[in-house]
Amino acid sequence: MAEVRTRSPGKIIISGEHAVVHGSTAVAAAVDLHTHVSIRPDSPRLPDHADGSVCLELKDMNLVFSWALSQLRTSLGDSFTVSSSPVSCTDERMKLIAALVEEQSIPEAKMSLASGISAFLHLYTSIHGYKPGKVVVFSDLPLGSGMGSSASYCVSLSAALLALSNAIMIDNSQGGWLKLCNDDLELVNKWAFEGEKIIHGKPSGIDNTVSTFGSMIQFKLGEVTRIKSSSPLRMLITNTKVGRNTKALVAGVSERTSRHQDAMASVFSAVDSISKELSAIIQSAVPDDISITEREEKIKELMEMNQGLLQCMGVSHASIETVIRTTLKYKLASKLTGAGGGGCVLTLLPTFYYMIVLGQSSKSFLYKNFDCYNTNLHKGDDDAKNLVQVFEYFHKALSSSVLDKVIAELESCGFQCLRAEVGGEGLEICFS
Ligand SMILES: Nc1ncnc2c1ncn2[C@@H]1O[C@H](COP(=O)(O)OP(=O)(O)O)[C@@H](O)[C@H]1O
Ligand SMILES: C[C@@](O)(CCOP(=O)(O)O)CC(=O)O
Ligand SMILES: [Mg+2]
Repeated sequence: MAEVRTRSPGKIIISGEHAVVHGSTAVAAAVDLHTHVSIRPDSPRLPDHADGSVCLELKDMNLVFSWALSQLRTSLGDSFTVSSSPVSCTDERMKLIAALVEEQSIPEAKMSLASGISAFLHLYTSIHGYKPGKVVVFSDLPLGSGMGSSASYCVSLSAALLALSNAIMIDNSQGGWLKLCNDDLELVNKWAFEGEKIIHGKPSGIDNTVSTFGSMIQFKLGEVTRIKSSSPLRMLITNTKVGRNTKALVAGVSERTSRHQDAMASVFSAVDSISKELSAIIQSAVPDDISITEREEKIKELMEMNQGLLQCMGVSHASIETVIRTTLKYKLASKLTGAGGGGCVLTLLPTFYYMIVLGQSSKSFLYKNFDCYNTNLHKGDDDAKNLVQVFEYFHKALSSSVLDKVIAELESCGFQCLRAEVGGEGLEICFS
């Protein structure tokens, strides 16, 4: 095979980040923004790398790193593992890898990439051994923003390396983007978790799991339940562009936990209840429009409660609070997603926005909503004229588009709004 290509999605955590590291339930979903990896088995023979080399190109950053195979073998030792049994990077090996990364003189402003490059070296040499290869990585995801770029990077890398080493076999007769069987996905997921450990320190495993398997999941201590939303969940994602590091934030929550064990145990237990309730509501049947509104009101409230508890954990940030205040002016609820400390914020977009935009008017639906949104129209007025008035009220409100206004206001603060489809495919692979 000339080249293996992989792509795997980022994610949003709808509830339970951080607490999930401490054993609480969390709910997460894949988003249609991916990390792409391509691997070619050969790399150019550079003059000082006579026996071949391993080359890593980070396309978005315009950076290329390479290591002579002889140097890798000398530094890391001759033996490497069988790729079908994932291994953790020991402290001793981590030090050796860190020295190999240090030699590459990463620009000061991009030092946060060091952990990702270390994860690469661990995965490459453990899965593929000391064979030459050229790896190219690029991503649709903002890095270090809470959307799981680290996990999708590890998933795409692990899958491409396992395929190159024939540790996973895929029927390529169909061509195009292919899915893996469940056993192979499990293997990829375990390797990706080993990479994620190097980047996050103490990951829960939720990010690599949702990136590998896609869809929407409920996750607790490695136990995964796939969940299906009974009606579409729409979220606006706002990137505050405030940089932060997941490893440091996760460590900060652990330190707070050791200082206030009982209080934090209660916080984690409350998050567990919120995630379980959220998961049940997301899956519950919605027989009519009113039920959709009620369901969204509950989701909204649970997201607000989760945000309050994330504040208790010390992972909110002034920029996150600004997004929350701004969206609240439009009666929209927001919470941070991922590790917090900046990064991305989720805002639930109620279905009625879309119904109005689509021009669908259901009497009961409108009555329910004008009550929620405080118009001066009355619930008892059910003649056609009033109904048209109600509909026009919303139409006017939305034709100047509430959503556009929220986005404009958020962007005027220097934030960037992303719209992403939630709950899609996981890892895919392609051969050429
Ligand atoms: N496309 C990529 N190229 C290189 N490194 C990456 C890439 N994606 C993620 N990483 C690594 O993951 C780190 C970001 O992970 P993290 O702090 O967990 O944030 P998040 O997972 O929310 O994006 C980066 O600093 C880098 O080390
Ligand atoms: C904070 C945490 O719950 C999610 C981190 O996500 P991200 O790396 O910020 O995208 C950590 C974890 O679950 O491993
Ligand atoms: Mg991460």
